[in-house]
Amino acid sequence: MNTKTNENADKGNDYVYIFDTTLRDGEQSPGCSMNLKEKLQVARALDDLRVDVIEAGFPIASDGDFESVKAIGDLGLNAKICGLSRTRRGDIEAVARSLESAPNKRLHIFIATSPIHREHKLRMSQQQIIDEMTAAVAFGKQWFDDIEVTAEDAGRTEMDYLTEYFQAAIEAGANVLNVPDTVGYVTPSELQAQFQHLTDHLDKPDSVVLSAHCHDDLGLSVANSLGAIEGGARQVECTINGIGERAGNCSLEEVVMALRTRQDRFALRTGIDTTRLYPTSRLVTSVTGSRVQANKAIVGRNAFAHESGIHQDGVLKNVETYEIMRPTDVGVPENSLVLGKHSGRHAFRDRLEQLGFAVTKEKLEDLFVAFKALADRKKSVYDEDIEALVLGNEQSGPWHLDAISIHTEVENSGQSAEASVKLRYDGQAPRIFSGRGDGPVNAIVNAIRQAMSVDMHVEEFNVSAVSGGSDAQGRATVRAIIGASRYQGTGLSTDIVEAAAKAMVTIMNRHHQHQGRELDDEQRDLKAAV
Ligand SMILES: CC(=O)SCCNC(=O)CCNC(=O)[C@H](O)C(C)(C)COP(=O)(O)OP(=O)(O)OC[C@H]1O[C@@H](n2cnc3c(N)ncnc32)[C@H](O)[C@@H]1OP(=O)(O)O
Ligand SMILES: CC(C)C(=O)C(=O)O
Ligand SMILES: [Mg+2]
Repeated sequence: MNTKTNENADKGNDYVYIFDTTLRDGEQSPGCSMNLKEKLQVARALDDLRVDVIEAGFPIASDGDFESVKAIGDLGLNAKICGLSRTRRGDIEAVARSLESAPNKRLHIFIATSPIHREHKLRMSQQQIIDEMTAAVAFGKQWFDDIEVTAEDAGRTEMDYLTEYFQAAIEAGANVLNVPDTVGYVTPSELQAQFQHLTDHLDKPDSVVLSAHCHDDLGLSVANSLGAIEGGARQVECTINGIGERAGNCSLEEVVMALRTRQDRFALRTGIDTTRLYPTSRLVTSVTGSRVQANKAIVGRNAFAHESGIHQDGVLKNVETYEIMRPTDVGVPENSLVLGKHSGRHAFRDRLEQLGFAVTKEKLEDLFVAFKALADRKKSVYDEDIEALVLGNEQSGPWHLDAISIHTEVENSGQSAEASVKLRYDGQAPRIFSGRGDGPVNAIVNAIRQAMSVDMHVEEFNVSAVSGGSDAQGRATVRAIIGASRYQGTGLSTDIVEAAAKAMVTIMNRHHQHQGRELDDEQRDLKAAV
């Protein structure tokens, strides 16, 4: 039985709870799947950011999801850990088992309520859906005293029915009522009116919180979340960098900074340490390989850049002429002293701290060695290089890249290349695989194809510079399809061919982990059949 009491009522009506679903809805975005180690890194960063709730996954979805929800629950973070569930008993039991030893937890039950979902997807009547949901809440109560109920596709649900559904949820014992605009259809004033209607018509104690969950199909998710808040929502569901299903979810950094910057309008607060926004955004970019566009609000490269003369003149005279937030408010490092091969541990550690990384003494030593090696290969080491060292360059097995060698020939008839890749599988001796191609990257891909002995289609390959200068590190991003699955891998190096090889090895490891999960599922199905 959960020993923690429901804390929803504790913080007052001017507090907006931040429910982060980067690890669940964010991970549903194509190419954004994360392995266990990456999910743990992100969960810790979200806790440092001081989000109130982390939706860690959908435990019934796969053994991998179950294990990651369990591992995150067992970290003992300050944030409440939440698992998603349909109204089915098996789903609820899976959340209960995965969070059995978590000290601070929530069950999140959803079922769709809109006419199109009722008739075509669920084939259930309005009453059947209410009955399913209330039975699920009653069933979940044996393990959870914090239960969130969602009306999927609430944005397209009849208002009277939605109110009846949530009234039944309150009576069944739910303490958070989540109103998602699942398909990103509504507008800010419509959503404000919807929340105002629920605020006015639901008979609920103050401890029951209304929550908004907005998608970005029309680019309105942040505006809609703010509309919901104006109508009475006191929890917002969002993701770092706005990643999520299709066009994504409401971006955490944008909604939090809108509330903070426009205190004059909202007079509300969150518990977020905004100086952690930028480092957390960089971490999520790094583990998912899904980059934010340069002009993205709050965390984009140009978010605080002033290019035109009149703006620069204004900023020099008074920064508030063109800046409504300071870069330091969101953790963008202020000074950009360039480190190089003559820099020492103090300057390096100081820069790590400015970038928001708290590292142990041992980790600092490892990073310092890597930093010196990088500084030998490139003249100046920029912030982006250091972030890449901390976040992005670890190969998490079982496959490891030991060496590559390339031979390229350019003739009148075109270019041809031959690659040898030395790969090591955990606990085994290294093996060499070769491949030919019409260029070095193509030859590497073919060598790795041979090592994997699977049919792999590379659908996207791109290389970009991590920082400035002709000796900049390159970040290679590869997207590949193997069987029915799509994988994304990134790799970093001052040598772009090596970066490509590292990205391919990441894909090998992701495919390997995915296969492991499928084998677990097959074994589970076999056991169930027996
Ligand atoms: C809006 C959202 O983001 S909802 C969350 C979406 N996320 C995901 O779907 C990712 C994880 N999902 C999965 O791994 C799989 O879909 C699973 C494991 C959950 C289910 O897989 P399967 O058993 O093969 O079912 P499948 O996904 O094909 O179909 C979903 C079934 O759940 C039913 N269903 C959908 N939502 C709900 C619900 N909230 N409560 C009860 N049943 C539901 C559907 O009607 C369908 O039932 P049917 O098989 O009787 O027709
Ligand atoms: C499961 C729910 C909250 C969801 O993600 C949605 O409706 O978009
Ligand atoms: Mg969603």
